[in-house]
Amino acid sequence: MDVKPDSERMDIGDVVENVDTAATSNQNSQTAKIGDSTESTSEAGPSSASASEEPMEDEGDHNGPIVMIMVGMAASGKTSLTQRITSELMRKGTPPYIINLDPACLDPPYPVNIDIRDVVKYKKVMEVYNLGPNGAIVTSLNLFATKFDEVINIIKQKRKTHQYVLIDTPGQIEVFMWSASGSIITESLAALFPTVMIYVTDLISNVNPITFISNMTYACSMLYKSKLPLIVTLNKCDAIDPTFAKEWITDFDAFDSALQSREEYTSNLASSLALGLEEFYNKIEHVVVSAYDGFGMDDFHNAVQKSVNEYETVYKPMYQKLVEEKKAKTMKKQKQQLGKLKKDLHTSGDADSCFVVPGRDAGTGMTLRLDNESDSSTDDEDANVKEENEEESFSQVLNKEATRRSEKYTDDQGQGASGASSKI
Ligand SMILES: Nc1nc2c(ncn2[C@@H]2O[C@H](COP(=O)(O)OP(=O)(O)OP(=O)(O)O)[C@@H](O)[C@H]2O)c(=O)[nH]1
Repeated sequence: MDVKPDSERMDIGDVVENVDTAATSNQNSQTAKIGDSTESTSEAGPSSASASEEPMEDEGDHNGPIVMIMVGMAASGKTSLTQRITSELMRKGTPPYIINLDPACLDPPYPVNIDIRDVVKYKKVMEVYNLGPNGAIVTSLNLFATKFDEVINIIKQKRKTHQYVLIDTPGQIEVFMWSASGSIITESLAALFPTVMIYVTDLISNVNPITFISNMTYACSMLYKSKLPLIVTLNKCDAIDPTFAKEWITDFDAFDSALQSREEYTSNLASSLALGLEEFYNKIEHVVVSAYDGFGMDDFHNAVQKSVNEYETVYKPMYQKLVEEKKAKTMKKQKQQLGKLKKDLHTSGDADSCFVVPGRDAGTGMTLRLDNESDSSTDDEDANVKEENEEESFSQVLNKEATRRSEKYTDDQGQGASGASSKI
């Protein structure tokens, strides 16, 4: 990303739409420089965002909703599959809660509950930072990630009413998967909810073995990067017989003979890659579907359920351990800082003489005066009320936009969409 010198940086409020009104009480975050927000996200660890601190207080409470994150190369069919899953779930009477994370998309063909476009002005990001389309998507996601703790809180409130959350991501897969904000978003979700990565890939382009092995390489790297269960979803089976792909995933020899018959320059490399990676990708869950006509959706839902079970038994304990480790690290750092501060106080003067009750060690054993106690509890209450108001107004803004979209969606779809609810 193009990082500007301080003087050229702009206020977050200039590009973050609605947050001015949504989070009126959080003046600091609105006026933070873009550098500040990207700095916090570029730390890349879950501990770098407030959203990621959240799970620590919520340990043990890992009930739904099930979160599906749709990722895949451009035009693989993420949006069409999201639409298909939505209509299937609505038919079953369990409409999903939908989040759009693509700031550059045109109107999605499904009712969106939370839309990044309601929060970040993508075109303004391009203009102000002089960025190209991909750079602006990364920056928009970074800006949105700074608000993701509020999204997490909203999802928590939906536990009783929604069994599923669908998240559509930008077509430029690397922008989401390999960006700091992508990590923050997936890790924040995975720490709290059963989360599954849906890797959508297009069967038509996979006919080329080189493209196939590129996709498998990508799927393996995402599995290890996200540390989440992943389903390779071979889409567009209405347009092409999927037998070849099913064979190639499970049988290296079948893939290798298809590769050798093409005599391409990169065949040797692809063959070595496949030999090395086969034992990884042939164990990944895979299903054949058509977003177009709904083929394979039962298999898809079974695979999701299997992945959720896997999350509960394998990934959840791992995430809890990660959260614990991060918590321990933070506490150790705080202890070190406190120790340093105490040392500084002692070397730079007689710290003890500054206390109301002399003889106390600086930084330890301090007793707060009773009149201060009542002040501080009032401050805490004020802060709580302020926080609640902030959350409420953020929700109100998202609600307003969701209602507007819902009306538009209903107008576009007529009676067919009458069951759609895009309220946050
Ligand atoms: N035949 C067929 N075409 C499909 C299917 N799913 C998607 N398409 C087509 O593939 C193209 C891309 O679909 P999208 O759903 O927009 O793909 P996407 O991955 O969301 O695209 P980006 O967000 O731009 O990366 C569109 O022309 C769709 O109509 C399918 O199951 N069968």
